[in-house]
Amino acid sequence: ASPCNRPVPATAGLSHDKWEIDPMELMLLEELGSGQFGVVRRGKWRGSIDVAVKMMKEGTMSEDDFIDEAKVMTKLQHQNLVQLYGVCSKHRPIYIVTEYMKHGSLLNYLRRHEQTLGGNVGLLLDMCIQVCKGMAYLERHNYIHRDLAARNCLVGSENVVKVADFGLARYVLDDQYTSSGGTKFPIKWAPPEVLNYTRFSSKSDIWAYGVLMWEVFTCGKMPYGRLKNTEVVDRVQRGILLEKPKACFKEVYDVMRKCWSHSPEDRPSFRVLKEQLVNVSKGLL
Ligand SMILES: CN1CCN(C(=O)c2ccc(Nc3nc(-c4cccc(NC(=O)c5ccc(C(C)(C)C)cc5)c4)cn4ccnc34)cc2)CC1
Repeated sequence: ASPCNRPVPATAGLSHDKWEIDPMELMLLEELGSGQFGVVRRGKWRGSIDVAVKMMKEGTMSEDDFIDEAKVMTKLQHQNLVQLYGVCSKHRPIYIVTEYMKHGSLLNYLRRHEQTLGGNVGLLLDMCIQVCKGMAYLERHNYIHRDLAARNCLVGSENVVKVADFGLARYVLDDQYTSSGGTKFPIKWAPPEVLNYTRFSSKSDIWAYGVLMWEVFTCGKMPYGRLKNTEVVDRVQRGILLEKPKACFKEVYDVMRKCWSHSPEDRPSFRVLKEQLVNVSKGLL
């Protein structure tokens, strides 16, 4: 209580909103990499919490809209989602502070460990199931990812896999990335209704998840190899699908193909998908 024994107001010390992180409490360490959106560094928050700090290059995102959304994002909490701890929005560039995942992106992890992972179908399937659990949580909260791919999932200790950057795509300003005709648009992870009408939904996340499963079972190959975006669009419109990866059981490939049903209604939900994949996984062991 304060000196004169008046009760301390509940908001004492929370001068910022709770999703606002005080940069004085952050210690920035080595660089983890850089995307088109700026540099990402490892850090320590309040002296002991390992964090990743995305320092968003100015002009790359609509910051005020994102800062508004950050309140919602900090409430999305699941063991297979990279936790957003908060933002530093009182300075530029803004910082996006999340939990730290020490093995980096799932895509790089698959490519780096192909020798040991390649033969371990049980582990590959387990990674897919973890991503599916995180996505089922987002689906339950009517939250669409919009850029689900192995590059946007991260790996922690004991082969923990978590979905990152969910919903962030909405705030990117670069229309080479946001419009389906742009050079940076993730064409190879997009279903027909997104290619034609940019109609995102949890069912378009399901299509992307099928491609992510293909990435996992090929240990990080590029979908459709070196085909140009126009050739991929043509194949997807004509219903030509990605081929079965060698390391993949037929039951698992059948699940991928369901995710690539032409009409969104024919694709499973993440909730249903999780049950199916867990059953396949039990069948394999
Ligand atoms: C033994 N190996 C040595 C090499 N290695 C690493 O250097 C390494 C280790 C840990 C890493 N961890 C993280 N790395 C990142 C990271 C690093 C570089 C770039 C990015 N990605 C981005 O900045 C980014 C991604 C997507 C998007 C849109 C909007 C398009 C969806 C926007 C921005 C993330 C974020 N993290 C969030 C939690 N943990 C991490 C990243 C790399 C991995 C381990």
